[in-house]
Amino acid sequence: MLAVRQLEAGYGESIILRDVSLKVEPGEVVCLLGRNGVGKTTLMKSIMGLLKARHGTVAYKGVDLTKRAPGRRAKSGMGYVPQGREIFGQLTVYENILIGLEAAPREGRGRGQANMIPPDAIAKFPVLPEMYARRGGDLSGGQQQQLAFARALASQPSLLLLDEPCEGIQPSIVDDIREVIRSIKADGRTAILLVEQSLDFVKSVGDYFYILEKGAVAWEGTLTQLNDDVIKKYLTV
Ligand SMILES: Nc1ncnc2c1ncn2[C@@H]1O[C@H](COP(=O)(O)OP(=O)(O)OP(=O)(O)O)[C@@H](O)[C@H]1O
Repeated sequence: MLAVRQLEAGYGESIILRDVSLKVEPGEVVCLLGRNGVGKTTLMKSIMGLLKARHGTVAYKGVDLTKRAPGRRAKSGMGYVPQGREIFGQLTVYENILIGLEAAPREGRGRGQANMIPPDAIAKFPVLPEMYARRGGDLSGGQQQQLAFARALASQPSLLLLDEPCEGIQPSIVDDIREVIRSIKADGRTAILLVEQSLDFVKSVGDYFYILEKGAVAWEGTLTQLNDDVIKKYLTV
C-alpha cells in the first residue's frame, strides 16, 4: 500500500534522509525507531509531501505520489497526526475536526453529508463531543492529542502517519491511544506508520520495525528480532 523507495530528502544544503526504503500494508502497524535527530519526522513529512523528495519515490496504492502536494496526498487517503499535534488554538474543537474532514475525498459522500463528521472518528474519543464548543488551545495536551487523532480520522484515511502520539501525554490517555491504534489495526483496512520513543508502547502495538541511523535504514525486522542487542546498538542513549 505505502512504498517508499530510495528516498533522499533534506533541508537547504543538508541531506537528512539517504536511500530510505520501506513498506506498510493494510492492517499492519509499522514502527519507525531511532535516536533523536536521525530523521524520523523528516521521513514522515516527506511521505506526507510537506518536504520534497530530492531522489526516490513515494508510492501509495500503486500510484506514484512523489510530485503531489500534501492536500492531494490527503485526498488519496493519507491521514497525518504531526509531532506536537499542531491544533488550531483559536478554532473550536468542532472546527478543528472539520478541517480534517476537508481532506476527505468528495466522491462517496452524498448531499448533506459534506459536513458530517464520520461517527467512527468520534466514537473512539467520547470525550471530544462534550468539548466541541471549546477552543482547541484551551485543551490539555492529552485532549489535544485526541483531537489531532480525531481530525486525522475524520477523512477516513487508509494510511495513518502518527508522529510521537504519546509524547508528553499522561498514562491514561496513552492507554486510550494504544486501544485506538489496536482497534484501527483490527479492522484490517488501514495501514499505520508510527514514530514513537517509548519501546514498551511500540512493542505493544507494532508488527514490523525499521530503525533509522543518520538518515538511513540501519536495521529492520519483526518484534521477536528486536532483541536486546539491537536495542543497545541502535536505540539506547
Ligand atoms: N526545518 C528544518 N530545517 C533544518 N534542519 C532541520 C529541520 N527540521 C529538522 N532538521 C534537522 O534534521 C535532522 C533530523 O531531524 P528530525 O526531526 O527528522 O529527527 P527525528 O528523528 O524525528 O528526531 P526527534 O526524535 O528528536 O523528533 C536533525 O539534524 C534536525 O536538526
